[in-house]
Amino acid sequence: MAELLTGAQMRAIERAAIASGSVTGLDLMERAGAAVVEAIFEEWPDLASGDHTASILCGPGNNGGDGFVIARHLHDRGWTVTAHLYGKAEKLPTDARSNHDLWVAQGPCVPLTDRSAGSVKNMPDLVVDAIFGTGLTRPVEGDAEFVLGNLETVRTDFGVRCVSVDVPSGICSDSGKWLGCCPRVDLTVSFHSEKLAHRLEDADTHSDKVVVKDIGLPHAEQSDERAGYVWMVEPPAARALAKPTQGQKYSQGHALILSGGPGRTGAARLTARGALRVGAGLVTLGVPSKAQAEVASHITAIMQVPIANAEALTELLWDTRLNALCLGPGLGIGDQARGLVEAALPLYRATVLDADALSMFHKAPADLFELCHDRTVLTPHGGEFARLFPDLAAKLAAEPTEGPAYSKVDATRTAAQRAGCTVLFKGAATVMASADGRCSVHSAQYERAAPWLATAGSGDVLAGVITGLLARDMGPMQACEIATWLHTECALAFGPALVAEDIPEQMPDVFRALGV
Ligand SMILES: NC(=O)C1=CN([C@@H]2O[C@H](COP(=O)(O)OP(=O)(O)OC[C@H]3O[C@@H](n4cnc5c(N)ncnc54)[C@H](O)[C@@H]3O)[C@@H](O)[C@H]2O)[C@@H](O)CC1
Ligand SMILES: [K+]
Repeated sequence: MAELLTGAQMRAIERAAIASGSVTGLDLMERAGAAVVEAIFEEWPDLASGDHTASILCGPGNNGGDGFVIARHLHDRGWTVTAHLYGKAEKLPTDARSNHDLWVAQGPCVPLTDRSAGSVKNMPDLVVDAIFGTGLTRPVEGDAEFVLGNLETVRTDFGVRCVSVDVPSGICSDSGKWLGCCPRVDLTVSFHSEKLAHRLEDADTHSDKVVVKDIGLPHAEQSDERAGYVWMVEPPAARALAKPTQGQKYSQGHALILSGGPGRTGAARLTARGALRVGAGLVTLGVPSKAQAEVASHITAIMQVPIANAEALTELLWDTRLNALCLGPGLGIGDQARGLVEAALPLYRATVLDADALSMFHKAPADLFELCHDRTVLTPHGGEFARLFPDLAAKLAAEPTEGPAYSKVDATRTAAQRAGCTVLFKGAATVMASADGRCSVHSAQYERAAPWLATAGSGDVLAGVITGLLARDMGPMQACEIATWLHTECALAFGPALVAEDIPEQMPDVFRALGV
């Protein structure tokens, strides 16, 4: 999996490479600037020939330094380029200053003002935002804020192409939160690896596209170097999902999904369908007696057993072939439902808790955390997360006053440590973390945006897909990673007008496309 870095991690990689003597900071800046120009021409081949005009907005740090390199390279291609400096040249860091000096020997550098991107009469073909990158430490103000806030108008009303260097300026590289302003550009060109900002929060509303360019830095291979990295969820390998040719149904596990009472069984049935389609050998619904007729009229391959109360569940779970459980979808939040959760967790099965099984603990989340273990997975959406972790949710919702700001990754990691289990915090960027610090992000953004997934029952299916993979003996983090990817992929394969029932039914096509 590819890593999603923080600004500090990126700086550490750069420092280590410079300290090894293999490269200088100036080399890296030159490669970064050249890589942005390359990406611009790849994105817009019509700009690769002919004479064009550009405004390069350069900030007070090394992001600005990249901007001066870009100015020089475009000028060398025959472009008419003006650099606009936010800050004072004499205060630029050494490498950025060198590139500033090289540029002013070739072309104009004027102070950045509220008119910097161009005037109505004199709009450039391209604006490059090199004001702030990973070094943004406080909200953007003044002329920079004005110019960045106007990029959207410059793009949409005047057709100017806008490119951000590394991160759209004003966006905190570690959290994706906006600090003072909210630019919108066509393209962001980042270096070496994506930064967390390219995936967290509403990243794809700030930049239509993100391209990562190699600048010759090594990717960490040792586990101590990679400790603390966040990983981006990628398509699963076919072999992770294939069934053994000699296998029988019990070799693929038996998932037990607990259902609510009459009139509330639909959610658990969706969950069960997700578990069955992802390949659990057997799936059984545990159903209160009064709801059995209702459930029976809706299921075929899925089985049901009566579960009247917590004692009945404990007794049923003497059967160790029932190796993965899911409680929550449609379960209810009363004492009876809580008794089921309290009976299930001490039996140390792989257990997914979703929906009602999370909300029922909102008055005393610590009671839940005491029962959770390393085979438990909590799958909250934003509201459920706030019920279980109100302090973390408040910190996450607070408007940041400095960078790096508190992120969804920070919140999910702390939640997992506190609960002592795996936490999957849903959203367009779903963040999952285990208590031992492993963390990954699944991104349903940019070309994988799946807005139709925001539909009733979609989360119930996700809980079922995770449960099914747990039944198939995957560890909690792997099950969460693969389930989120499959869930989004099914939605994309189905297309618009998706409803929750369609998600499991799309699984065969998705599996086939993966080569399973
Ligand atoms: N780390 C690396 O490996 C590389 C970094 N490069 C570039 O360098 C960038 C990072 O450079 P820096 O660390 O100098 O950081 P930035 O260029 O993002 O900016 C830091 C400067 O801005 C000031 N600043 C922060 N917030 C401000 C605000 N709201 N208003 C006014 N001033 C503010 C800081 O005091 C500091 O002077 C990267 O994003 C990338 O573009 C590239 O040159 C290539 C390699
Ligand atoms: K930038």
